[in-house]
Amino acid sequence: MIESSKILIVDDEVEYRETYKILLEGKGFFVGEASSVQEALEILEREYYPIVLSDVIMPGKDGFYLLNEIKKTYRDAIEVIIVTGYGSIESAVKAMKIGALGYFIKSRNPEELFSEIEKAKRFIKLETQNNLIKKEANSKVFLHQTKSPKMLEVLKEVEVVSQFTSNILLTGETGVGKEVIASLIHQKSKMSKELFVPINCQAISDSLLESELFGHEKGSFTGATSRRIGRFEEANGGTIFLDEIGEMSLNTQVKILRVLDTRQIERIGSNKQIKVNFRLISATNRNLHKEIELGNFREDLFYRINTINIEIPPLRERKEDLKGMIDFFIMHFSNEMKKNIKGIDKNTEQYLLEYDYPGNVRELRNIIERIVVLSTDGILRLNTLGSTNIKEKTGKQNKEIISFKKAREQFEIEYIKDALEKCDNNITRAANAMGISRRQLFNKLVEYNLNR
Ligand SMILES: Nc1ncnc2c1ncn2[C@@H]1O[C@H](COP(=O)(O)OP(=O)(O)OP(=O)(O)O)[C@@H](O)[C@H]1O
Repeated sequence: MIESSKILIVDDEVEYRETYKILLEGKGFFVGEASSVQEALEILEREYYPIVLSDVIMPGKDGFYLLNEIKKTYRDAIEVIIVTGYGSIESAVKAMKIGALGYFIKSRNPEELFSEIEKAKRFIKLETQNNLIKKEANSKVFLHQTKSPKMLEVLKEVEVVSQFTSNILLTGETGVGKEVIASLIHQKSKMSKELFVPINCQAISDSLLESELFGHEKGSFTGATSRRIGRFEEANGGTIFLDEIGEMSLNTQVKILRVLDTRQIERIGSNKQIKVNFRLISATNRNLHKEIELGNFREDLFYRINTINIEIPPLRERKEDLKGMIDFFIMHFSNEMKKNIKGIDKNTEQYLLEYDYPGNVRELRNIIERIVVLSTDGILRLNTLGSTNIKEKTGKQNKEIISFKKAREQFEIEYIKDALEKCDNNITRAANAMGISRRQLFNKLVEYNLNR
């Protein structure tokens, strides 16, 4: 069974715990119980609960102590709602100051508590989505308008596989939309109310990837200044998307295999087993059969992740969609930039329809973004920065020589944008992957006015 959102109730009164357990389970929550602050902290060490409902007065430490500890250790990964029999303005203010998301008085209508819980759920989703996910909303993709027989086939497969929880491997060249399809599968599945958590295995170093996936305990390595909840725990009940899985080291592959077999993880620096439940979608643009022959990819892991394989065709094999996609991206960017685009120059359109896009949809999207930005009279033309880049990629001669400074700027802009996209717009991770400091990357973002 896939778990839905989890709540930990902390209260020394067993009747209260049981009443709320029944009510919350009726609303589809998975409920854990603790009769004291000490017990609650022990449970949280082993298992991730995004929401904690805590009484104030209990034998031993009180609810404010628990709230304080949780905020110190887990920051925004866990939201706390303080529940009390004797509400006062002072204690409500105190709870909010320490960082509680809500405050509920036991004698009130439970519906008020449910609305606090829903608020906490939305908050956690938002935080996590902001931290790790910058994915396109469904309405922002060109999929259901497709006329390409190959893409229609892909969409048919998506319909079928989204009803099951089997592991899926998405294959296809870079930029074809593997993450877009993974997200669509998630949205259509019964886990859609929970998180879709994408991780790019290529963008981060091996040791960082493990801490990202499994989390770590405070002090488990230099720089681990607080406990960190890993992506497998965050994805609990939802979908985890391992992009570029072919780039993962053999060492990490063994660990992933173990998680798939046992459905349990251990945070780095701890030997406690934590149960996790998720649907795995992986993606690669490598030929994994070849990587297995070369000894770079484990065969047993390949069979585990590849229960179902969906191959996404390159853009040059979906020419039927090119015209529609060009219009779609023009509309998208002119709305986003609030530009009044009147049309596209004939030669430019012809060129875009004939070009073969080695970078697939990502490249088309970037080209359109660039020509929309650079258009000053509402007509889209390629005799700008856009055309220079296309010709370079197709191997055609670019006669115009720009200054070294300008060329370096153009390179840096593309390089930074690419690194940020691969790191889900997370500046810290992108800076690590680029081998520069956060501050240096930040300065570049300001210098080039790159809006994240
Ligand atoms: N059908 C589509 N409609 C709109 N945008 C799309 C579509 N497919 C891909 N894109 C856009 O193209 C870019 C690349 O897509 P995505 O990251 O899903 O590709 P990918 O195959 O996972 O790439 P990589 O192999 O490099 O990880 C993204 O900006 C995405 O929003």
